[in-house]
Amino acid sequence: MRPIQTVGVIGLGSLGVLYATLFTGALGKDRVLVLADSRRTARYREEGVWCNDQLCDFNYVDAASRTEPVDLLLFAVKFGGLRDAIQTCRHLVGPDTILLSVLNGIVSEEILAEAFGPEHVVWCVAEKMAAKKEGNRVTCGPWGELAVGVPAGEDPARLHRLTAFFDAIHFSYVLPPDIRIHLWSKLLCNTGCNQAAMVFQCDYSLLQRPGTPRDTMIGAMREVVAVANAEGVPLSEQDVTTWVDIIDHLPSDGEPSMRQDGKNRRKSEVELFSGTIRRLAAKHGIPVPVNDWLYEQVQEMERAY
Ligand SMILES: NC(=O)C1=CN([C@@H]2O[C@H](COP(=O)(O)OP(=O)(O)OC[C@H]3O[C@@H](n4cnc5c(N)ncnc54)[C@H](OP(=O)(O)O)[C@@H]3O)[C@@H](O)[C@H]2O)C=CC1
Ligand SMILES: CC(C)(CO)C(=O)C(=O)O
Repeated sequence: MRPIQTVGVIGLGSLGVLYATLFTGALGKDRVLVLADSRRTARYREEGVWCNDQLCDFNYVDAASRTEPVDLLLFAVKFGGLRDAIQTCRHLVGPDTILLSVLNGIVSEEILAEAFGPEHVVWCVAEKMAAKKEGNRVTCGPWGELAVGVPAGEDPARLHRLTAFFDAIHFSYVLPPDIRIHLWSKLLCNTGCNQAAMVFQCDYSLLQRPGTPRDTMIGAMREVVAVANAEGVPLSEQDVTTWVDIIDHLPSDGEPSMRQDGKNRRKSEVELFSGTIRRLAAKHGIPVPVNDWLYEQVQEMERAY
């Protein structure tokens, strides 16, 4: 199979801008397509997008106008936009296209696998970045990394093709021992940190110092450990410690994506976090009071939009 030469990015939010910037910097504008429907593409061309105060020179492409498949297609929409994004890009997935999803939660890879076939999907977790989008301006730093892998027992050829590409462009990635467990571990992070920041309407600073927001974040994370274990996923207190340490080292004025949703009165990804945990907890008869409370708070906030 030929090396990866063309990349498509769909979803030009905090992470889409981050990855479009990195790929465009490494490959040049012609080989990196920022894909969208015609309405969004026209807006991007007209209004421009900034990353760390630099106007982005992106190759905006109305996906419907392109016929040739891309080698790598990265989904960077929020969960509510995933189905539409799949439809927008369906014709750009050829026999050799690799698909990556930077979405949080534990289901986007399975949705892509259903839509295009599991042999296209390299599983992925976007981590350790601080990226914030206000209007059409993104501030980003640190830029974080992608954890990538394929489920145990699957042919790793597509993963090797991807990591050869990442190596060639000096792109930051890690290979966790079990990518499914790693997705769950990141779910633990987001269930604590994203929901607490949205509900307490705070940046990382309040999550980093002792107090109710931090205790709530850690309480929600511990409930994910209990539910994960019931599902046969071996998370432990060590996962809580690891993610709290990562959050403690992010810029204190940074904000998780869900806090940005709350601020902008957008529907959040709560169903990916406490929504998922509550459903699985109910199945196993496990109490998850912190997640119940966070879920209710988010519902109330969103009803008031
Ligand atoms: N932000 C972060 O630091 C991190 C985010 N994540 C995860 O990554 C995913 C993306 O998050 P984030 O970048 O913050 O999200 P944003 O809300 O900043 O951006 C999502 C973008 O997707 C666009 N979009 C939605 N539907 C479509 C569509 N059908 N076609 C093209 N574009 C579309 C939106 O455009 P429009 O505004 O026009 O609707 C928006 O610009 C989420 O699942 C999040 O949980 C993971 C790790 C870190
Ligand atoms: C916690 C964080 C920032 C991970 O880098 C994240 O996943 C998010 O903002 O959704």
